[in-house]
Amino acid sequence: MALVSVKRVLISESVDPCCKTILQENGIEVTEKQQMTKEELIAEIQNYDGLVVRSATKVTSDVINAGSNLKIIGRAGTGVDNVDVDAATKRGIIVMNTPSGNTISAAELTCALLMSLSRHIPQAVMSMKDGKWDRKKFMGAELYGKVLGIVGLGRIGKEVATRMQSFGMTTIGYDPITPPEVSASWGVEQMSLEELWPQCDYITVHTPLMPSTTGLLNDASFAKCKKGVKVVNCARGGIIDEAALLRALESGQCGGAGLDVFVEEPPKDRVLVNHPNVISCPHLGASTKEAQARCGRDIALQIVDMATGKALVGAVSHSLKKSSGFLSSAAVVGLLTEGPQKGPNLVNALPLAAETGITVQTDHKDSNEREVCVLEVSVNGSSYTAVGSVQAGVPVLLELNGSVFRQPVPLTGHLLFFKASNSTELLLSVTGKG
Ligand SMILES: O=C(O)[C@H](O)COP(=O)(O)O
Repeated sequence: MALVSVKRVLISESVDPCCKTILQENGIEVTEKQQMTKEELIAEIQNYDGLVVRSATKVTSDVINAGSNLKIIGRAGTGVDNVDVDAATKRGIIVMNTPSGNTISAAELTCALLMSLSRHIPQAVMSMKDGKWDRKKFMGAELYGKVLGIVGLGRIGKEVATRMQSFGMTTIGYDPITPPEVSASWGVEQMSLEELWPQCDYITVHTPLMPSTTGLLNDASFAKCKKGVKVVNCARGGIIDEAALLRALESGQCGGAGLDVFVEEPPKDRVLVNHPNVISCPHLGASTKEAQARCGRDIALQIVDMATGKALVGAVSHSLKKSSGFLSSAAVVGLLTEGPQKGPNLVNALPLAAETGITVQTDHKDSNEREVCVLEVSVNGSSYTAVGSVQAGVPVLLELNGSVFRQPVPLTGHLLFFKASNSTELLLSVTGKG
């Protein structure tokens, strides 16, 4: 069964052609329009069920609210900070991304900037093109034996670490989620930021941009660093405070910066870009043929899988994330479908449930070497518990409110449950296929 019907998709940025091909092969009509103004997008968006973007299209609440038919926003890439995910979630629109497609490309660009910073390669290239042969000015330093601090030890941070270790760098890091023993297994010792700052010769950031990471490197943290520390940002503009970076560059506290991203893109204020110790790129982290092919293919396949009810992969919509999959949301959709709430679906189910006082808890357990799922729903002060599993590809019910079925009950067709007053056993009647 289709989760949502997707018939027309707008691709508003330069996404690999395989995205369009895959969508079309699956019966979806595709329109490609690049560099639309916000007004043009608002005027057009009502004609589409789906929108595919990269980072340049700002999918604000105005755009989302104008998309009266919009059901899915697909981000061919990782960062969804250009999409108002809360506004989309409230309107029941699924937001999904392709989080792994550009990992290697972003990591490789980070390494290239680290190497360029250590040997002043871009500056030397410019000087050569200027007709010069300046062998003194571009004296560098080896990466070998230096300390690289990696803030954010997710997919990209890990790939940067293992590559730079091959240059003989010591890699230390910080991440609030990745367990220290996990990062230790790929050679990164974790520590607090307070301990990390003073040890680093180079710092690279690989976090999303959110309140806790905005201005992570600021005047106070630069002051705790070694004099001449070099920094790289291939993640999001603003993680390194741009004004603080400029001050640190001017005082010599920061010896150089490699920037692929900016708070404003393209940056109108070119003071950082023009600084002699800054090397910069126009947000090229994911701009490789390979990364674009992966992201284009992944987002198209994810949209098709969602539209055909096969799978929901890469959803970042807030309610889906919190529900650890479909289960809580699906249960609430079932409960609310007959109620007064308008259009409950997998995306808006949990906010709607919260409004009506329904609470849902899920748990996964291994029982008799079989994975089971426990669902507890509380409505108007009464609690209901169901334990289910999937056997040979068929979802089955094992227990209801503490009573165990003699046989697993396949969850197909219409089922009527009743309980004899003097029995603890649940009885089941199958009343035809639904
Ligand atoms: O978040 C991302 O995936 C990267 O920053 C790349 O963005 P882009 O798809 O706009 O190049």
